[in-house]
Amino acid sequence: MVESIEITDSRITKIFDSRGNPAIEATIILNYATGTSSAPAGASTGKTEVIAYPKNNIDNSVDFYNKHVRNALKGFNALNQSGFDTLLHELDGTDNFSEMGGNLATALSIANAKAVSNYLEIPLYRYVGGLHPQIPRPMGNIIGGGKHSKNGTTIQEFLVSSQGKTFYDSVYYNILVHRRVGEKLSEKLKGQSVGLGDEKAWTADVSDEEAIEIMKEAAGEISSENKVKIYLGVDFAADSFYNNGKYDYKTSKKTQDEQIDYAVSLNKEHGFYFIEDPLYDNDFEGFAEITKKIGEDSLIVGDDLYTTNSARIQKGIDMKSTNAVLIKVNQIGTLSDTVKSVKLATKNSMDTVVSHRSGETTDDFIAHLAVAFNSKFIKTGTIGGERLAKLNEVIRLEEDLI
Ligand SMILES: O=C(O)[C@@H](CO)OP(=O)(O)O
Ligand SMILES: [Mg+2]
Repeated sequence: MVESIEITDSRITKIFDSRGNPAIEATIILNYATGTSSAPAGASTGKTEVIAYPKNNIDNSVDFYNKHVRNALKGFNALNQSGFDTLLHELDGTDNFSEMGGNLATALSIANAKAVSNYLEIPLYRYVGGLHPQIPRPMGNIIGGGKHSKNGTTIQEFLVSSQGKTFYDSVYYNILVHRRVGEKLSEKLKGQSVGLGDEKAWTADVSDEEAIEIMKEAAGEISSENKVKIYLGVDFAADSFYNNGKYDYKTSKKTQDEQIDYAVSLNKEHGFYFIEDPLYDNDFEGFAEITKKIGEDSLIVGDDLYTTNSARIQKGIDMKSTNAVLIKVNQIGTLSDTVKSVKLATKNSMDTVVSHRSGETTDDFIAHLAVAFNSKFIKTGTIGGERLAKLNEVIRLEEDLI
């Protein structure tokens, strides 16, 4: 049994993410093994997330690393992941990583786990998650707007999840829906351009209702042509259009009651199964009302509501706010904090959905996280290299597990 693996050194590099913004990549160096990871970036960030970069400037994280982190990590036992993550908290000294930057912490924390899994030659999902890995279902973004594009829908994401026989099949059918929706949008908007948003979902000048109809129609066609069940989903990211107590759609405003009715109708009238962030990010009671009404036959998912923060998830458990939690490592800053949140949710019979961010790198760690902790879905787009990096990794893991 190996008891200690000393960190000999580490390094960080500024790279670029899928939006062309600078991102942090960290490498942990052991004797004869290394681990490298890079952190993504949100656009519709939750107010209770840790701070991505001090004063919104990546160079402050680079300076902090050079002054305070690099030497402190030398000689540390990489096998002690929770000690490593505690050390990151101590070096930062705040409760939201505002000195170090949560993205530096995230990249270092995951890089350390990758280095150890490489050293021990244990698959990453087994090293972080134990004995009962399971393949999730892909939840793919088909039409988008909100903060992920300039002229799209008010609702941030219209999603599908195909239930193929294998993960590969499910990804393939999601891609077919994406393709069919692209054709339908071009037909409908003859002469106008149809583009792709940050997550490579289609974005066009259509209303939310038109987007619902087009996606439903396309998913229905692909479903019957291929005899495959396709679930529909939506991420309102409602906090990003909540102003002065109302939900501000382009042509109308909705009160809390009307917004709740709208979310419920997506399930009751249109058969949507997956409903994320239907209300602003502190309305624990409103979420509970929706969960009470449709939680039996749909997944009500908290993202900005919880920000992968175990104290907020506990509040949601106490108030029966949702039956599912979205998980993003860089909302909370370390692997140990993420695992704590996942375990809390799972212990309380909440499903977990591991998610990408709108600004991504090609890091594929979330594939391992989703498999390790039996997440119901992995939400990471439909097409685009940085999205497929994760989906293709799950395809490989599925082959390993068969
Ligand atoms: O709201 C979300 O779920 C995410 C990912 O789709 O968006 P962002 O990374 O911009 O927070
Ligand atoms: Mg979200």
